[in-house]
Amino acid sequence: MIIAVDGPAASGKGTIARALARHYGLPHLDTGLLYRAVAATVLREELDPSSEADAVSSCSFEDYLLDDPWLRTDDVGKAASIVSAHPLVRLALLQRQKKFAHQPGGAVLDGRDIGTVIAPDAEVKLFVKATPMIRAQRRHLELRKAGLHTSLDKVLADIRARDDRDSRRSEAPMVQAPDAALLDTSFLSIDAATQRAIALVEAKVQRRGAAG
Ligand SMILES: Nc1ncnc2c1ncn2[C@@H]1O[C@H](COP(=O)(O)OP(=O)(O)O)[C@@H](O)[C@H]1O
Ligand SMILES: Nc1ccn([C@@H]2O[C@H](COP(=O)(O)OP(=O)(O)O)[C@@H](O)[C@H]2O)c(=O)n1
Repeated sequence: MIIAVDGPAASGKGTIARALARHYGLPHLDTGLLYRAVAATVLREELDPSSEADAVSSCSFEDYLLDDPWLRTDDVGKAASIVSAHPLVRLALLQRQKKFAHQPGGAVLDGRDIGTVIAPDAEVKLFVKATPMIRAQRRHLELRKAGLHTSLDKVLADIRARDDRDSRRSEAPMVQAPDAALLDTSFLSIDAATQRAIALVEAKVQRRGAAG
């Protein structure tokens, strides 16, 4: 079973995707980390994220970079949303994601275009959302816990700018797939959001079973 979990920054899609992977015993891929790794390489080499050539030359990073905590910072997230708008960057990362999604036994992937581009054939698609302010509060807290101090206003502005860029780009924009179930986590605890996600998966599996 392929489970596609899409949604904007700090909506809780990664938390839900990891919980679903645990629950169903499936491997999980956080696809945002791939774009963050490209962005981190661009920044480290002092290249320009808005140059497609610079970004493409940064797509063959070493896998150990994916574990670098620096990738989780807002600066890298912002650069990730700039490099991810380049069609050739998306193309360079496409096969890796498709291969992960279509491995025997299935997988859970989270990102922006999993249900629309990477695995349009996914058995289950969730689109996770929450209000911009709630997402900013969550990300602000997460950054503080990691020892990164920044203002809530800046985090909110960054989230809004990223939403805008991610949903307006021409290549694989962030959009809810027509067959995705919407999960608004604004007023749900992590536990409640996870339970709701499992219930949505179960409902989808039962509907598919009934349809034969
Ligand atoms: N329903 C929730 N209620 C409160 N905090 C949450 C909830 N879901 C996720 N979080 C927290 O918000 C932050 C961002 O969640 P994450 O799953 O990484 O979001 P995303 O993958 O969409 O960027 C994390 O610190 C996470 O623990
Ligand atoms: N499948 C994906 C995943 C991420 N991205 C881009 O990568 C950036 C960082 O993604 P992320 O999922 O790590 O960001 P958060 O939602 O965790 O803040 C996003 O803002 C998108 O621009 C994408 O274009 N497609």
